[in-house]
Amino acid sequence: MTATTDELRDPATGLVTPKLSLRGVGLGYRTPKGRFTALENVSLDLAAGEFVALVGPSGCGKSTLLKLVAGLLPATSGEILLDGEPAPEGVPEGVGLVFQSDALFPWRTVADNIRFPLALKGVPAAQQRAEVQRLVELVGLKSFEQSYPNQLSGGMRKRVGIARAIAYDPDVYLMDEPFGPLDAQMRIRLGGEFLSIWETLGKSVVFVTHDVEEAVAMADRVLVMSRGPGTIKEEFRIDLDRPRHFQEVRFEPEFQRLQRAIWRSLAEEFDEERA
Ligand SMILES: Nc1ncnc2c1ncn2[C@@H]1O[C@H](COP(=O)(O)OP(=O)(O)OP(=O)(O)O)[C@@H](O)[C@H]1O
Repeated sequence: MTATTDELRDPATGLVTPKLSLRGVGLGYRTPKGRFTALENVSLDLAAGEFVALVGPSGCGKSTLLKLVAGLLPATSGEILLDGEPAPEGVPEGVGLVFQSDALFPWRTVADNIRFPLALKGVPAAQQRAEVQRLVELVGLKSFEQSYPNQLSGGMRKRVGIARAIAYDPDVYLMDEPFGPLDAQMRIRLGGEFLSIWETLGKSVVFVTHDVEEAVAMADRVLVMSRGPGTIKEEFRIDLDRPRHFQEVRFEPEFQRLQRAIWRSLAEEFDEERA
């Protein structure tokens, strides 16, 4: 899965095949009480290089949706296409996951954690060293290369996780609350850093968050999911200029208008939950 936008364009029609498509996807979990429908009829297209944020009430199936795309769960209905082709069984090539938990190897140094996907891909040793050096600098961890995860702050561990994901170099980043347990200031800082890095990468992202402000600041589109069984109920296009300044963009009137509209859409779900 490495096709570029030009390769995905149909020369006859000029239409571009989405990088990722979900068509009427559903997922039922087997539970002791029977089947529990977590997702129902989810359809979405993600263009090459597009950043989509998913927001929705707790338990609406956001993580489940990422797990389906990552090949960790098979869909019960519908289909998932990558570059227009049915996704293979299992974890597809070119899809990278960044979870809320750091998922770092505690027995490996920062450098060795970042090196891991490079070694897995068979990158020659000298190139691995150079790439690790570049990534360590990119995420602001120079001089911490030889530290172990338990010697780092939560924010630093997130940076290692992001550097490791970039080392893997996926076409589609699936990010599940990647800045979840951090305090508000650190979220803004890391969000800003990731946004600047992403703007140079040109890769697609599906970003799950509870933070509407974070979603609007980063995404090209914000998709609001309904409470379970989850489906996509509303889409908001975020036409704010790029490159965006994560901190400053929040004060623009258009940003605040979008944030309010998304909150209203979400509030309907919470109200129904209470009814
Ligand atoms: N392995 C499982 N077996 C049965 N039910 C599950 C399983 N995993 C998740 N669920 C249920 O599926 C629904 C969706 O879960 P999921 O974790 O995808 O939601 P979410 O939107 O990511 O939630 P949150 O925002 O709280 O992280 C929830 O009701 C959850 O209880």
